[in-house]
Amino acid sequence: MPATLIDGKAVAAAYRDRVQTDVAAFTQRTGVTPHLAAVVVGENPASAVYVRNKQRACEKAGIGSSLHTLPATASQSDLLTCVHGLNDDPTVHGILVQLPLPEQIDERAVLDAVAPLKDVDCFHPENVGLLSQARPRFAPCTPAGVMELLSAAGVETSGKRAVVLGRSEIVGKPMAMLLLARGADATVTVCHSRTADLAAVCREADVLVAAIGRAKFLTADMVKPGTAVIDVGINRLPEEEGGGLAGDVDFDAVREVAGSLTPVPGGVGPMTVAVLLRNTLTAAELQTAGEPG
Ligand SMILES: Nc1nc(=O)c2c([nH]1)NC[C@@H]1CN(c3ccc(C(=O)N[C@@H](CCC(=O)O)C(=O)O)cc3)C=[N+]21
Repeated sequence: MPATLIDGKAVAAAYRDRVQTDVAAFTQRTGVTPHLAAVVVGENPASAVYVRNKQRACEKAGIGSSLHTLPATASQSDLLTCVHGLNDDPTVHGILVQLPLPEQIDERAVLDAVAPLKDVDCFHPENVGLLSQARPRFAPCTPAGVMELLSAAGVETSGKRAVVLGRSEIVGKPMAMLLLARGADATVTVCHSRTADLAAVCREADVLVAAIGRAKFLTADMVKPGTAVIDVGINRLPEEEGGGLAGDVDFDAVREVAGSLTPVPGGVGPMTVAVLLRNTLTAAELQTAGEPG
């Protein structure tokens, strides 16, 4: 029996509805409209698409948004000046610096400059530290989205073997933290391109999260029958392969062995945006004086 597909669009829509309700109550109570500022350097067409999706989602949820664009030739200090300005602007609650940044920019230095209370991506070391100590301030958007998809699909993680394929700061590492946390209670293995006998490690998984950034990397022989497979990859295929998007999972083949599977598009991507909205509301709550709740 082929895998059950997990409908990320539907799960994200329901999640965004809850955020919208909570935003309305917050604004009613405080008179404050949560606001997300997106900073984009240069003209990467993929970045433009994501940022537009995020802005549209903000608008629907009752969240204000602004776009701050810098030329591809912007210097480190130009970008830091922009970030500092947003840090100091009390009408801005969340700041997202779209990655990747051009090579003349020190990405880590820029992410470190974002005020921790405005760090809706959860990339600042203070927020990463809080997450690793199981007292998160913000949810890491993509990994938290994955947890929502698992829960919506009724996938049990407690006591199960979870394998995270990929060790990035953005997805792999925080994903492992969430799966390991009390409540999720998985036994977590993080593996990567240098892992010896990678296929055998992946075959141990009851829950397998592919976030390695290579199109169709996870093949059917790497998946134990019945496993829940979450595909975080968003790879643009070359024109000779028809263009379009491919995940990190060889979808057609893995579908025949997995128990459940997320598609690309329509899987993790929409959830990433939905969690970003939740984090923007959380940021506004943290920065607004008065009675909590
Ligand atoms: N500071 C920062 N934070 C990010 O969260 C961040 C980033 N930089 N840089 C780029 C990646 C990528 N990313 C996506 C978000 C939503 C979709 C999304 O909504 N995808 C839809 C549509 C895809 C399409 O058709 O192009 C889907 O998968 O169904 C995709 C990708 C956030 N990122």
